[in-house]
Amino acid sequence: MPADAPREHPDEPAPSPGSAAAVATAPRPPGIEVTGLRRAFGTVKALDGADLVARAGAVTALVGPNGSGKTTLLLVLAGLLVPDTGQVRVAGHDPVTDNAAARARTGWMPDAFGTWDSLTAREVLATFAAAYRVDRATATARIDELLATVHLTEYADQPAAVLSRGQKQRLGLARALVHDPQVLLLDEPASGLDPRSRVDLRLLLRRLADEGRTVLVSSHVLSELDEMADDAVFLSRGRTVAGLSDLDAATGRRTWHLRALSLPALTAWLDTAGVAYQPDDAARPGDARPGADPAGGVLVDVDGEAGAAALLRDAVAAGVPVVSSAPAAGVLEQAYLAMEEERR
Ligand SMILES: Nc1ncnc2c1ncn2[C@@H]1O[C@H](COP(=O)(O)OP(=O)(O)OP(=O)(O)O)[C@@H](O)[C@H]1O
Repeated sequence: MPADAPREHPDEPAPSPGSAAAVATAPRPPGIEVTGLRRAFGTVKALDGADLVARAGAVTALVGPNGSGKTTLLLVLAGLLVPDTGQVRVAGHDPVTDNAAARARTGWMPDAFGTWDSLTAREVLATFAAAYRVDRATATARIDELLATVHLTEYADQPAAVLSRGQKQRLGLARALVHDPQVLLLDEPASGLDPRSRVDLRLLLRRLADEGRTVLVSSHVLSELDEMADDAVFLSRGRTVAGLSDLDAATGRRTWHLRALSLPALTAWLDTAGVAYQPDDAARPGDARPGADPAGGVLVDVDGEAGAAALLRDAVAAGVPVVSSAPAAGVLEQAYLAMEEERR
């Protein structure tokens, strides 16, 4: 949050910065608010009445099939594309009418990050810092810090041409953060990243959100979004078709995978208990340990975690040798597939 953010009660003494009281009383900065956004390219309605709210202090996933309008929406939020109609507020500013103020508070990481190949990684970041009018001393310190954060310190003075795709992607992330933005917009940020860098990205986005920033991230890799997102917005054909808030607490009906040492014992009990199930053909574990069941487990629909806990308790009480019970897929993936199913 900027140091000059207004307090709700200016007459109260200001708590010392960084204290628990400061954190508790600090007003939440505005995040992103979009209402009725439309943008056409010729006859193609890329956005056709999209709505979205992304809270400050949270990571929001932007999910949708190819061509559903995610990039178009992010470009509008980044102040790089003018919508036909609709209301947009990014960190409290309209990127159309108040473009400079909105962009000063917004970090943008496109899905494909072009660099000037003859500039070094450090020079690329310095150029963007200067464009955002970050003073030189601040920029120098921040660039060093960001290069370390994205593990590019050893490439700091190498021309960007030598960077691999994943390294360029990480430089793109550093670039998006160079002016210490309040809002971060990331289009497919994990593409091209190796597993370690994906974990680092997830941890970094969590830290940025915990600092009070608004993080909006699009990706096709739903399992990855599941691990990092607090909320989700689903787009289809340029429209918002669903929103999920607080994914960790999502309690809807979900499919769980159950596995026992003896599959016949498990299915016999499920039959007796009147619980519908189907074989989990996708999960044949090939587990060669003695007593392990090479045929995998079953899939059962349960009502949230409470339903899964009750099912496990009853199975164990009935003497079924259950060895694992876990969601068959993440919340986002299941919500997405259910949504697609409905739209068929
Ligand atoms: N500059 C453009 N000119 C013409 N059509 C465009 C342009 N940009 C986007 N579109 C069209 O708008 C629609 C939405 O595209 P957009 O790139 O926003 O989707 P997306 O959800 O980001 O897709 P993907 O997941 O494949 O990246 C698509 O039908 C696309 O062809």
